[in-house]
Amino acid sequence: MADSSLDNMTSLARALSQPKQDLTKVCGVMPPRTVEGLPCRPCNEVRVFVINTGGTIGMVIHDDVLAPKANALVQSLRKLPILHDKLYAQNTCLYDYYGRNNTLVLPLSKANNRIVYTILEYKPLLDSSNMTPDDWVRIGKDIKDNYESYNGFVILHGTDTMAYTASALSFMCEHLGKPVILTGSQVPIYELRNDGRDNLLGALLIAGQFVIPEVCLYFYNKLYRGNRVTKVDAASFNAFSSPNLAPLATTELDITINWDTVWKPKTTARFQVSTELNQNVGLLRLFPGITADTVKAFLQPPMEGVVLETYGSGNAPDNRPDLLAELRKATDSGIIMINCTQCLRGTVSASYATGKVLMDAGLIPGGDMTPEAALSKLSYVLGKKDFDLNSKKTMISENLRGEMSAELDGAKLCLSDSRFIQAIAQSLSISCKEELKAICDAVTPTLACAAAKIGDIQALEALNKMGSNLWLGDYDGSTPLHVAASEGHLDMVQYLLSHGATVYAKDRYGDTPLSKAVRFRHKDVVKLLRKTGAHFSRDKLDGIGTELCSLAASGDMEGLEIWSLAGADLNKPGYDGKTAIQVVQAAGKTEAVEFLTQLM
Ligand SMILES: NC(=O)C[C@H](N)C(=O)O
Repeated sequence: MADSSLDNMTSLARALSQPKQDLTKVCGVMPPRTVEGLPCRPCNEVRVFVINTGGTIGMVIHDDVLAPKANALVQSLRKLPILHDKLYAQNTCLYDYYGRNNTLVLPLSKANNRIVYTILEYKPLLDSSNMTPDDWVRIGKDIKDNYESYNGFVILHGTDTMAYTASALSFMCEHLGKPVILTGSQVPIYELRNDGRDNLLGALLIAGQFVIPEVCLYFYNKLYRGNRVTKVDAASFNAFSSPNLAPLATTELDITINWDTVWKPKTTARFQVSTELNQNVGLLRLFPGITADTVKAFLQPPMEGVVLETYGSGNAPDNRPDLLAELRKATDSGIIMINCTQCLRGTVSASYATGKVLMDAGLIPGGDMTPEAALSKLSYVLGKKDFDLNSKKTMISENLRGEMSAELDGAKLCLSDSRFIQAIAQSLSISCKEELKAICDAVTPTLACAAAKIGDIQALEALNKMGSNLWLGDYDGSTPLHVAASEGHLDMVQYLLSHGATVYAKDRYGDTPLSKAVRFRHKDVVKLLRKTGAHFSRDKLDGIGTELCSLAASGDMEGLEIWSLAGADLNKPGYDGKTAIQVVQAAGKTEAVEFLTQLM
């Protein structure tokens, strides 16, 4: 790094170390402004959209068996103080703002946040054994329709097919930037002892407070990547396992997020949901003595994609030419076949002759994918009508959403190996690994922010290569993307977005990279962030009229333009009912009127 960069870093470090007022406390009270007659919401509120699809969590015993009960969950949650703070709802006119029927609010979280959640209940509620890909599509569409209004999503779902739905949604949700968390329970929430309350509470707290841009599954104090799980126990509260990937988070004394494992989107594209799923797919489990006729029958049209569940590290009999011939015929005819192991843990490899024969028969190795993930990946990829067969096969073998472990590309240089970190450690007399990691975690966000401030992409690249997380915030929650957006470093913003930074990060003042780019008026950065899906909250945009009018009154056309690029509707009226354009018309500024008309 050049000397001038280091100088800049020193002054930045000084600036960053100034104490700041804790606004979360200030913001905990209702601000006096009003929007359409209603008070604005306190700024420590975060919103989660809950979709209740059914499952045991909301079941009751009827005719001696458990079945879903409609229109009962919200009423019952309202009576549970850990899942609904009645007093807060009344004091802050929550129902007037969001409607009485389906909105609830959690008590204040440890981090001082209020999670306001709105429940959409499906009709009919389903035992998840009754669910089909049409239900996955419906969930996907509802996430898409509500994406900009909420910080995160929780899907209440039966446990039996939850791993399938989680896997399918992980592929369908393209360029996802917010958490989508499936959860449910083994015992109905209405019973005295149940796991539903804890599971729902944990899922809500994570979905509302952490930008984990993944489809996840939360169960029994653990957050898993959705396409890595499988149901392993029909009777225990600990019903799921993620055999080949450690949990993304654990909720014990604290909520601990394993940020190194969290999947980063690395994209500048907007979130979308792919709803074309191909249902001509299937799972075929090998067993000793399986006949070639059985295999042949299974592979008949209209079959287009098959997950072959094989033995051990992806093995099948290599002394069965009849069977292998059927597999070869199928792959030759354009059926895509994935080789997945029947084992719970481990990966497919070509270390045995009995494994190599399947490669030779045209099967694609499925690595350590679960059969649930492999099946839904096939359904998703085969649904891509514009892709030819080879592109589809390439997609299948790629790691699209962290569903399989990437092969290690050589040992990574670790930040704790860096001389700089070691020098700090030595002067602090630190020797143990945990302490060294704590230093790295404390120092690297600040270094990354300093590099972002001066637009030093090389420095960021060096930090990235050393394994530091470029999406983490400093002590103020300010991420390198916030800094680059404030400074207007477009290349840097582009670099960060393609290396896992999230546009939804909030600093402790609630500012996002987009609000920084608007404040410092960097048009190109605003455009790029918007293209990547960044947006202001509906509340902010609904109440923007007065700010627009005051920009209009002071003739600040650049300010109005930047707000328009950031998604504001220039027709929103201010507190007195006038719009920005009416303000400039009244002042007789014809040029300004023309300028604004073009923007609208
Ligand atoms: N625990 C559960 O939710 C099981 C239930 N049969 C379901 O999957 O809907």
